[in-house]
Amino acid sequence: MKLESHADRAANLPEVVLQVDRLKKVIGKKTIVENVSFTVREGEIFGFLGPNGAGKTTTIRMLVDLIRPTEGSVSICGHQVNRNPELALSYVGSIVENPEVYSYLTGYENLEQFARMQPGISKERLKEVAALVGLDARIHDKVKTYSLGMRQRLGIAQALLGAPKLLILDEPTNGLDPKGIKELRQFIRSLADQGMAVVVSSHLLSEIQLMCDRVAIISRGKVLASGPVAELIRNSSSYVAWQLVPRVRGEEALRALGCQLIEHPGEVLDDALLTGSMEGSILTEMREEEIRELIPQLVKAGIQIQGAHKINPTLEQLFLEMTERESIE
Ligand SMILES: Nc1ncnc2c1ncn2[C@@H]1O[C@H](COP(=O)(O)OP(=O)(O)OP(=O)(O)O)[C@@H](O)[C@H]1O
Repeated sequence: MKLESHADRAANLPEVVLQVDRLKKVIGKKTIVENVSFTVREGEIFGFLGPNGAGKTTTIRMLVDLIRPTEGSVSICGHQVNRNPELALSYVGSIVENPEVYSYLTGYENLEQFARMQPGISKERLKEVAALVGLDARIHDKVKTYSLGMRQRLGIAQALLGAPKLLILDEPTNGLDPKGIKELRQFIRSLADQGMAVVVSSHLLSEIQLMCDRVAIISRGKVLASGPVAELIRNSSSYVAWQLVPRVRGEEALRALGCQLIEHPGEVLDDALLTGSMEGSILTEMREEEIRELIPQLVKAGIQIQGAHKINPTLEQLFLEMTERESIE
């Protein structure tokens, strides 16, 4: 730890808040999670992504000491969870599984109830967190009158009561509509901008792509890839779509060469939304080497190409491709 913090200071990196090192969990004879490592720093939103049953909740339970790892360690602000759980977890606010919210009480009464379990939380702080999650106008209404998004925010308000340095949210977008998801995304970003480290788990990739600075993709208990979203996408080699801009349209020649002409702007191909500028373009999926061979063939067939643009996959496509490849191997 010490060595790393010296190096970090030299590189001027924000402090490491969460360090997960080679976590493994075996239940009975089943290995649920294996060799899971990642680091989350101050001000960073980290996405833990994987399909249902991948091992996200099991990992998160280990982060907050709900279950013990079979191997590996978790440390929060430099304190190991298995050695000093109280101190390590004093830096954490979390929503793991369904947080307890009493719908017959008001939002404020719920916060009071929750604050009783954490010493030293003032009435001022209750008002502060209610305002922070944008519930101040409705905080004295009964929770049963709240929308799902408002309940979610009340859960986050509870998690924020102790002013944590690390916020852990397991599947925070579950059940939210697109507007609620957008609001949550902006809210989480504002927390990170104030220096909080945030871990969110999800099986919904498109939302996470917009929310996270870095992600780890987990499938069947193992991390398949991790890093900044843009970097993962840039380095992906297999799924590559290309947009070629022809001088003339030559439908038949194109069809013969396995290409497709984009007829309508806004056309959707494998979840990649094609923009208006693509109308009349040629769309094809192939590797860079293959594209280099294709262009002379098109020219030979009388179709001059003005430009070739790579269309990056979405995180969702990358993820599907990785997890499918893994299930075949
Ligand atoms: N106590 C347990 N005993 C046996 N198997 C378990 C136990 N807990 C989890 N599992 C199994 O481990 C795997 C991972 O579960 P986990 O809940 O961590 O996945 P997840 O990625 O959070 O998915 P989901 O979003 O569906 O909760 C699943 O196959 C699950 O059935």
